[in-house]
Amino acid sequence: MSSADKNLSVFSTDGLPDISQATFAIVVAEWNHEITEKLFEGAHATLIRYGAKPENIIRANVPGSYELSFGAQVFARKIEVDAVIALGCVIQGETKHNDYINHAVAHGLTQVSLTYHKPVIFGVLTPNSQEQALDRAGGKHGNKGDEAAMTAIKMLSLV
Ligand SMILES: Nc1c(NC[C@H](O)[C@H](O)[C@H](O)CO)[nH]c(=O)[nH]c1=O
Ligand SMILES: CC(=O)[C@@H](O)COP(=O)(O)O
Repeated sequence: MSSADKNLSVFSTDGLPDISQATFAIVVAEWNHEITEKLFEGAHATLIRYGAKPENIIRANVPGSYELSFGAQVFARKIEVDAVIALGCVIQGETKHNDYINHAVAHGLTQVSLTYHKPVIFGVLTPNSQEQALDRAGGKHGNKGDEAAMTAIKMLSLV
């Protein structure tokens, strides 16, 4: 099922854990900031809506999505951080550069999550165009940031 067949901001909220004492780190790529800011707004709003405290949400920026893995590790190694959300948008260009970034960040975030035994959420859009990105950052297909935040919340019920 693709995002075009579902809305990224529509999900079950049954049985969510209490996150009133949880600390979330959100690492945001500055590349395509007009998109990634929308992802951050969606993620932050979702965490607050479902019980996180503003003071328990930490934000850090990195230059691009390729740096999200390192940014995630900076926070995942902190005992006080319960989950990390990585937000980025890698738009396909003329070359294969986007493929290398996407594979690197997907692998890197997984490594950080498994190494530090902590949820590290892949909130990275990999669209073919600016339009597809906007559609998934608060547009007709919802907001990937909402989905990433809800994924982090749900994963805390496993930890
Ligand atoms: N083209 C995009 C990039 N490129 C930059 C890389 O992420 C990285 O910062 C650079 O290669 C130096 O290591 N980043 C995005 O997040 N989105 C893009 O569309
Ligand atoms: C994903 C990217 O780095 C991209 O913006 C680079 O574009 P290009 O492949 O045309 O150099």
